[in-house]
Amino acid sequence: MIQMMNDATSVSATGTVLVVEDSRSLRGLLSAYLDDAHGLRTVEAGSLAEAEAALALDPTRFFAAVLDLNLPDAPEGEVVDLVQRHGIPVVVLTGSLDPLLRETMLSKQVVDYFVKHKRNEIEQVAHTLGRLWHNRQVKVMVVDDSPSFRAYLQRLLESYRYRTLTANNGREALKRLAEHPETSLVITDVNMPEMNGLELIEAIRQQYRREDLAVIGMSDASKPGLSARLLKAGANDFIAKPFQAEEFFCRVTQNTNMMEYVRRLREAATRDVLTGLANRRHALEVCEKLYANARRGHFQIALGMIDVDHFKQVNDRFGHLVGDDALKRIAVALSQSLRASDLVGRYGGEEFICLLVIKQDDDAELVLERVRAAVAQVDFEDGGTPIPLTVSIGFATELETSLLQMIGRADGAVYRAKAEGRNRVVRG
Ligand SMILES: Nc1nc2c(ncn2[C@@H]2O[C@H](COP(=O)(O)OP(=O)(O)OP(=O)(O)O)[C@@H](O)[C@H]2O)c(=O)[nH]1
Repeated sequence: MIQMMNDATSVSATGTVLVVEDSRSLRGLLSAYLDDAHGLRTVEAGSLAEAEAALALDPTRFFAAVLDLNLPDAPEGEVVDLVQRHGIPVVVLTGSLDPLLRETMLSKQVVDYFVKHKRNEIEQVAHTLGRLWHNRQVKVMVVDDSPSFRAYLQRLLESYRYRTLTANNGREALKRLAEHPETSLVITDVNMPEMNGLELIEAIRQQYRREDLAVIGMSDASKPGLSARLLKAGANDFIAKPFQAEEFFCRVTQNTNMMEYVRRLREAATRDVLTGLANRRHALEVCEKLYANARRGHFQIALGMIDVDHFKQVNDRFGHLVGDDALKRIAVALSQSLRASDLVGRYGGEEFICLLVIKQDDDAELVLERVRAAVAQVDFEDGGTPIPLTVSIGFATELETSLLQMIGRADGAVYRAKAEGRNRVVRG
């Protein structure tokens, strides 16, 4: 049996955190930090009674809560039970945490606990909440043939706001992965019918790289060699059963964080910082691939170079920041007027490149004319002064002998478009 749980509808969509803390200054500090660092909103309460009132109003707006264990009207951490009754994940921020209290909090499955007046506790609480908020987009698959253990892990993951998928053996897991390629992490048992965990990990590594899909294998503490076999099969990490929820989350978090860092690095390597479009290097890489396919006769392509008209004047009259905003607006117009299968990137400065996959030669001019018109219609102004934005576009559909030659031909057509009066599309 395979289930999909915890979809976006069951989680608060507003990014609001309930902060229950009797020190007004600490509450304020935490709220300000959450807003600044993660764009999260807060509702503050100074006592159990105030927390009850905030929850009575609408508990579904809270995706998490930060709770002080020692409140004037609830000195024994009673607020944790109150908030957890509403299914809201809890982060504890307490004055002191002795071993007994720590055990109690862990048995209640709080997300994490922090002690006040240690170094950076506000930062750490905010970081944990930011991560919880982010987890709503992270899909984790649990593969285990025991329904009860599967359900237990699923509950644990949901308390951290992860989205979860389950499968009861390796074969089902592969099928579900194909249906949900956005999955970031697979946590798999070893002994399962049909396809065991080691076979599953090996099969996963034939299709997905470690940095695209992380795998944690659940080994057995009584079988010391198993962890090494899991890692050799291609697991990113392992956890030995039986394990504590705290260790489980440390491993899950480390692995999902690693995936996130890789995603950000990739993003930084391929995106233009200002416009968010493909940067020059990435655009050229994609163009080379499409060009090679066009050479093999798989489809026809058109290459367009798009140069903003009189852009120096925009900068000179209104300043570089306004110029930057204009480039961003143009980038939006370009991507909105092209199809997702087309490529558009920033070639440099005020010049953009696009590569269209077309059915017939005539289509290229029509599409690029639409692109030109979309930019000319951008409603852009500074302090009430309208700033007209237009582009000159040159394009080529002949494959020439290389992509660079095609770019050269399109570039030549841009110069002609400029010479002929700008704001026009010219074939190279
Ligand atoms: N604000 C801003 N300006 C940029 C950026 N990149 C390039 N520019 C400016 O774009 C301007 C390009 O000017 P020119 O090459 O003279 O071309 P133009 O003024 O657009 O004139 P035509 O192309 O002939 O229509 C220069 O002033 C560059 O400084 C950027 O990232 N931000």
